[in-house]
Amino acid sequence: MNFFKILNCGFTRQTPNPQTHQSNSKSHPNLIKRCAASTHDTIRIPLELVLSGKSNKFLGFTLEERQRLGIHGLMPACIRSDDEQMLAIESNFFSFSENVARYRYLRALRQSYEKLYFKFVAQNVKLVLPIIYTPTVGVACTVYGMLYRGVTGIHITKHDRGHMKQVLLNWPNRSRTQAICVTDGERILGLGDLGANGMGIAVGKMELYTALAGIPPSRLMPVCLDVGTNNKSLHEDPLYIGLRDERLKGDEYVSFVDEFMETVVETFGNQTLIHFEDFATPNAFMFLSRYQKCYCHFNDDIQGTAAVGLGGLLGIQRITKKALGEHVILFAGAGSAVMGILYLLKKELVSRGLTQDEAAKNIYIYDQSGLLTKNSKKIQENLSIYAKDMKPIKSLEKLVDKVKPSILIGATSAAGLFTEKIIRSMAANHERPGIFAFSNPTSKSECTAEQAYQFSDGKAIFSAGSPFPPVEFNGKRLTPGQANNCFAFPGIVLGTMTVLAEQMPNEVFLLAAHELSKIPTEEDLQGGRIYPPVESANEVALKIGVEVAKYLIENGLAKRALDPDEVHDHIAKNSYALEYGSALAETWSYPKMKPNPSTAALHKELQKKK
Ligand SMILES: NC(=O)C1=CN([C@@H]2O[C@H](COP(=O)(O)OP(=O)(O)OC[C@H]3O[C@@H](n4cnc5c(N)ncnc54)[C@H](O)[C@@H]3O)[C@@H](O)[C@H]2O)C=CC1
Ligand SMILES: CC(=O)C(=O)O
Ligand SMILES: [Mg+2]
Repeated sequence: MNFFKILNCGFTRQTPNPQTHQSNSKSHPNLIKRCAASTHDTIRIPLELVLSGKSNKFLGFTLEERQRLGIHGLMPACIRSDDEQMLAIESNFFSFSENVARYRYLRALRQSYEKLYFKFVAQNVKLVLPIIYTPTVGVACTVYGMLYRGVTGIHITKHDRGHMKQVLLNWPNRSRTQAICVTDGERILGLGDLGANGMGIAVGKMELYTALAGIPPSRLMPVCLDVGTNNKSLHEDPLYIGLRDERLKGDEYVSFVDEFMETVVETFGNQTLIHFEDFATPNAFMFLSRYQKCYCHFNDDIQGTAAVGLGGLLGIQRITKKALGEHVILFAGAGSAVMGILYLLKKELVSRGLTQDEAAKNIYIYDQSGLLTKNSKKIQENLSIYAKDMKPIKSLEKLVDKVKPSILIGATSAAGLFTEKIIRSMAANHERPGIFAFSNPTSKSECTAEQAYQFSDGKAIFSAGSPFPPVEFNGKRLTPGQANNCFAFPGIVLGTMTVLAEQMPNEVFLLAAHELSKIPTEEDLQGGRIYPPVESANEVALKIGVEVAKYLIENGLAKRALDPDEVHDHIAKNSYALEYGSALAETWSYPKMKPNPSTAALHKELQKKK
């Protein structure tokens, strides 16, 4: 590393006049006296480092820092406290009425003032999550090329085969990288194939690692594998940021992802956590089983969602006082989310002593071709146990009338699938019907909170993947829960990274589901809410993180020698600091840049052509 020395170059700075220098800081007059009394050494740090997004304190630089770092005069006299900085950000945030404009403002904020950004997010989770996460991030991904403002993660294209390592090493935080969130952009929320625009999701997920689980952003690398897109409108969009080719498929695609995985561990080590996000369902399952036990990886749409789904079901059990195995559960959609929940639910029921068949008996699956029956075409192997010996039923309304589910779970991206008739029928048959509309963003939700409460006469225990505001019904305030994997993955990742595990067994997702289900208070449950309020998502992450870390230690899967009793303190000690330290104590370093062979090769080609 190249360290810059503090140079005493004998250069005496002009000291500002304490009478005229404006400041809000109480200690400021003393500081000016101190400054005036001494001859300053100037720390010769390149301006672009001092004012880079990682280090820039905005108007929070003290007078001494401004003078010694050679930035005095580059900003006005005011020295803002942290609270004043937050006020400025909040005022700017509210000055934009459109959510996408707020998203764009927050992107700029992160790039220019990273620590202020994370402090603002962590202090305003309820306000900011719907912007940097679902639903707004989904909308932003559809116009990501227009919003693009520069480096947010690593883009690896199909042309980078053979030298992915050099591409990964171009990441400024390469020496600290410990976790990667990777997408190929094929199933971005319920919005379909968004190609390289999917980077917005990888960035958003990793920002929650920091804001909710305190994992330093310097350890995180969002990655987009640009293998093309089959979305024709992106090929024609002049602002699209990715390759305008059809997607790689078959062996070529699989070996591309294989090379990526091998390169990651070769570059950053075996314990690098790799989070798969928003891959198309068949690929998501294929990679999950292909890399089982080879890498420390998980698929959030399958496993993270499973933890949150089961956590919610356990919450319904707490409200209804009826064992999960006695509920009739109807799943709509048989994709990553539903199959993940099914897997974990069965694991839970079998652990309670039910046989596999008993566990499957009260579970019904409905997809685009109707109810899954023994006569359905092409039944997936892992779903065959749920196929019913019944006549085909094509309509969801008729199916609900017939099987009378006490719990209905949708992850279909089919907006409005849960009709008035369906919700009324559930409420007619059950005192507290459970309704989950997992699909994201809000525009894809199977029903709204208002519909769920209104059509069920306020009886529904309603949760949705995207946030819905509380609803007033018959003088009662009904608050929906947010059934989103953001209540699982930050904690699971935190626990895994804390102990440097090299594997993420299914048990940690089961454990997370149980931890999550214990968190809602009796009051939350009385109000029909089975998930904690989103503003306590950081407490949830910590609780899950501690339990996951302990589990991994106790089961011999931890590489870090840590006693289970030390986990909590270790996490607290290593958590990302939301407060600035002294800029004078910073370890300033230049990133060492290696030429990227793909760029070098490209230049050579261009030279040849000339
Ligand atoms: N809340 C959360 O934490 C999560 C939410 N999701 C959301 O769930 C949705 C689905 O995600 P995946 O399971 O990965 O997608 P997927 O596309 O693999 O699965 C969707 C399934 O729904 C079926 N489907 C579509 N329209 C239908 C209809 N009208 N009736 C019945 N079935 C229908 C499809 O055939 C498919 O099997 C997306 O909107 C996604 O954003 C996904 C993961 C986590
Ligand atoms: C929340 C999430 O991961 C999804 O909708 O895909
Ligand atoms: Mg997802």
